[in-house]
Amino acid sequence: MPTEPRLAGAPAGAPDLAPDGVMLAISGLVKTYARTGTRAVDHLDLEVRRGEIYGFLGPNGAGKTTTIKVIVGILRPDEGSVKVDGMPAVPSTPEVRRRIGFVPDTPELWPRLRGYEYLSFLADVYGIPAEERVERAWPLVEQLELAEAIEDPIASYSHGMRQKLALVGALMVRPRLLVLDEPLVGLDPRSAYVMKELLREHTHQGGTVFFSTHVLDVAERLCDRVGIIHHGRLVASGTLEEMRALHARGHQTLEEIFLEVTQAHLPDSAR
Ligand SMILES: Nc1ncnc2c1ncn2[C@@H]1O[C@H](COP(=O)(O)OP(=O)(O)OP(=O)(O)O)[C@@H](O)[C@H]1O
Repeated sequence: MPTEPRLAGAPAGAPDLAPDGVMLAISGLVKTYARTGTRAVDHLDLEVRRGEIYGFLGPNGAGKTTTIKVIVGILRPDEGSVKVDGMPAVPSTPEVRRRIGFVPDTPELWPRLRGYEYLSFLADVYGIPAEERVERAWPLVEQLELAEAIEDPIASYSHGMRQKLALVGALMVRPRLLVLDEPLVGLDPRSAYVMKELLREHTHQGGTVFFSTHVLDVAERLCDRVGIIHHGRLVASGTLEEMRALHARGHQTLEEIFLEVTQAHLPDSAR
């Protein structure tokens, strides 16, 4: 029997810092790229509760990746606050980063490392005990059909294989908050199915999932709640039922609501 909690994104026995059940809280977030003057995120407010799968939707250039990069500590915002598990995530500290697992849209894994070497390196960084590493990683490697390639250099991996290896790494550390940027792009249908199952399983184990996607029917089927970002602002958020009640005028699908909400926020001249 395992003696430690299933989620080890914080030291064993560490209390939850967010007793209100909010795992991710973003408030008044602003990010402008100085070089171009583009305001990518414009006073964004958003909350994700523990145990939820939250889908972060929006058209191209809406600000999804920028928001995600702030959450995981890659970018510093100009204004606003981000809390993960009740802990300030800006500036990013090792303590908060331990709670977050991240799968970027194009994982830049070290190409000269072999798949298992990458996982070993991550296990070293996160202090996963040697005797637990195989037990944690191997079932994920098998489910995502990476077993045959695990001894090959990452340079030989396809985009989808890199994404899957990044997911194994992120899940292996058992983060409290798993953040994924467009996780389904480039995956074959079977891998996409397994990935969705793993995300669901992660929430059953007490974790929380926040992911961006363009695939609206996946968001519709998988997410407990979704938020739609447009021009850097959250223009709609809630369960599908709530979105239907608030935004739909006879619309039924998330796609129709998405089009309605984002169209409503286009400048008049562009409609
Ligand atoms: N490094 C950067 N320098 C300048 N502008 C940027 C940079 N990265 C993104 N932007 C701009 O910021 C805005 C938001 O981009 P972001 O990548 O966050 O959107 P997104 O919703 O993830 O888009 P997509 O769905 O196309 O990936 C866009 O106008 C984009 O052109």
